[in-house]
This record gives sequence, structure tokens and C-alpha cells, in this order.
Amino acid sequence: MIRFEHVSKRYADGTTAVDDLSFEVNEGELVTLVGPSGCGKTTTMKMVNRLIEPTAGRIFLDGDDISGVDPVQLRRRIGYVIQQVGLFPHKSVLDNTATVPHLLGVKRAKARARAAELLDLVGLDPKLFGERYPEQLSGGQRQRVGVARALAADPPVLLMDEPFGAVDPVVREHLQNEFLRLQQTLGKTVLFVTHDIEEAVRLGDRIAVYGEGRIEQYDTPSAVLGTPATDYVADFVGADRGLKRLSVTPIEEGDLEQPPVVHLDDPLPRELDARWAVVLDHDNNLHGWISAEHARVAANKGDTVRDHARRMEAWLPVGAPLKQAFATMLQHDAGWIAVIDEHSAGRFLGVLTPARLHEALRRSTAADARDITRAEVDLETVEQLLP
Ligand SMILES: Nc1ncnc2c1ncn2[C@@H]1O[C@H](COP(=O)(O)OP(=O)(O)OP(=O)(O)O)[C@@H](O)[C@H]1O
Repeated sequence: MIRFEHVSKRYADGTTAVDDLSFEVNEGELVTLVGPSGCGKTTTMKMVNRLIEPTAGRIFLDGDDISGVDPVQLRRRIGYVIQQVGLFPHKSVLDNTATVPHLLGVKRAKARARAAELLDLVGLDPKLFGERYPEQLSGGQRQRVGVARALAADPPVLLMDEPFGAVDPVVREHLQNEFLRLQQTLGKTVLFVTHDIEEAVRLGDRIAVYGEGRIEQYDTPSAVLGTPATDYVADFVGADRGLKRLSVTPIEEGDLEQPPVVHLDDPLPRELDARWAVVLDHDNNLHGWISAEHARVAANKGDTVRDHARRMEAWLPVGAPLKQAFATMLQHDAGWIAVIDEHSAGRFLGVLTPARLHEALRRSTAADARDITRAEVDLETVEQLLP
């Protein structure tokens, strides 16, 4: 969808901002460009919508060499979100969002109706916020309007330059999660600039880690964290990359243990093979759990499992990141968590224990590993943290 071929940018004062860059972003892919200040991320991005012209090389959008496309036409295909959102202060939120379609000739009423839908999509109630002016919004709300505005002309490509950089970490995480959800439905091709490796890892299908004017590694978050291509990348992603890897490694069905299971209408068992059992309903969906000790002491004749089942607090859907599993274990002081299949009404799949979590991390590291020794050092850090 976007292809860079040997692209360089040298400014008039001799600064080489980007040096012989070649990479490709697939349709529907979210690629994060991450690196320290001044390494050429913004220059890379601005060359895509021709706010900056390269001094060498070619950039293709959907097969078209963009140097031959009229910049105004080009920018209609590309939404652009920047850190200082640049909303028009004298226009309402609704009119700000409707600006581009209106400029493209869509009638004002229709453009505003579409803008209201988009505000809804980015989590702003148009009835509440539509008639406000930008100064009457929080930083996070302004960023959402920025995203809604960029989406207004329904461009296939989005360029986002540190869009969540100016908000506090809690709001940023919230905006990131919302954006990920949005992206799941919209499937835009996104280039996202950030200097924050956590953000790059959380959002990117792939990450381009920049050194000075060059990409040092272009790969999935899991591979960048698991097997940094160079010492520079290893330094940049940080010594705690083993922990960061928890955020990008999903729970898989094969990681799970199969504990004893009882059904709601079974007679209460006097003896269990373990200290607890998982309780399922007649469709094998997760209902709760019972402790063997409780079943032994409290049971009256004729009791069923239903009379003594406790609510399951610690559970997650399969595919959730290991970090969330780890956090859930700590939050509930639980030695294991139940894992379900959300797509089939909560069918119980098994349990994840700390030992299995560790194995899952090891499995994913090994899958990428070119440098297993280094990866294992980080696994030790994780081992120390497990209950
Ligand atoms: N108009 C310009 N003239 C000369 N040098 C420039 C110009 N614009 C950018 N540069 C230089 O090009 C290099 C790359 O800048 P760029 O803005 O692309 O970096 P960046 O990675 O986006 O940085 P940041 O994270 O700080 O925004 C820097 O050394 C910068 O000083």
C-alpha cells in the first residue's frame, strides 16, 4: 500500500534526515515508527503526503509513484493527525470534524451528520460535545476530535504523528486502546510516529525502529523485543524487554492446563483430585469454581455443585496478552486463571498457571529466537516476579 524505495532526504543545510530508506506497509497494517528525537520519523511521514519532498528515491501509494500525483488529490487519500491537533478555534467540534467533506463539496447538513457519526465512533457524544468549541475540551477530547476529523473523508491511509503525545499517561493508554478497537473495524493503513517504545509495541502490527535516518529493524513487536537485530535496538527497547514481551504474547489454547471439572447439576463431590475444580454449566461454559475443602466440610446430603459454586473472578479470553494474565493473577491473588473462548459464549478452555505462563513466554521467545541466550536472561527477570 505504501512503499519506500531508496528514499533519502537531505535538507539545504546539509542535514541528512532520512538516508536510503526502503520499506513497505501492507494494506490494513498499522506500522509504528519509533526512535529518539531527530532520527527522521516525522520527515519520513511528511514525505508520504508531500509536505516534504525527498531528495532521492521514490514513494508509492497503492502502486502510484506519488511524485506524479497532485498533492491536493493525494492528501484526500490520506488522513493526517498531529500532536497539536490544529483544530479551528472559532469552529464548533462538529464543524471542525465536517471541514474536509464540506471542502470536498459535501453539503453542510450531510457533512455534519457524518461528523456526528464519527464523533460517536471516537467516543464523544455529539449531542454533548458537538456544539462546543475546542477550548472547551480536555486535551484527550481534542485528540479524539483530531482523529475523527482525519477519518471524515474516509481516507484509506492515516498518518499519525505523536497523536497522543500531549496527554497524560492514563488518558494516553485509554486513547490507544480506543484507537486499537477503532482500527479493528476500520482496517486503515496507518503510519504512526512515536518516540515511546511502549506505545510502538502496543499499537504496531510491525515496528520500524529508527537509528539516525535509518531503520535498524523492521519487524513484529514480538520479534523486536525477543530478538533485537542490533545492540542499538536492544538498548533502545530497554533491559526490561522480557517484561514488555508479556504485552505482545497472547495466551494460546496450547498453553493451558486441564484441571478437574464439575458441572453445575452434579452431586457435590466429597473428594476431588485437586484442591479445587472448575464449575461449568451444561454447555461447558464457565460458571465458577469450588474448593475441595469446602465441598468436603460444608456439604449436606443431596447438595449439588450449584449450591456451593463460587463466582470466578480471575478469567480472561484466549488471545488476551500474557501481561493481562499476570496482572489478573496478582489482582485476585490467584494461583491460576480460567481461560474461555469469547466467540462461543464463554466455553471453558482450561487454566493458565504461573508455570504455564512462563512456558508460553519461553515458547514465543523461542519462536523468534536467533539469540536464545540473551532472551533467557530476560526470562529470569520474569521468573523472579512470578508468585
Ligand atoms: N527544515 C529542516 N531543515 C534542516 N534540518 C531539518 C529540517 N527539518 C528537520 N530537520 C532535521 O532532520 C532531522 C530529522 O528530523 P525529524 O523531524 O524527521 O525527526 P523526528 O525523528 O521526527 O524527531 P522528533 O521525535 O523530535 O520529532 C533532525 O536532525 C532535524 O533537525
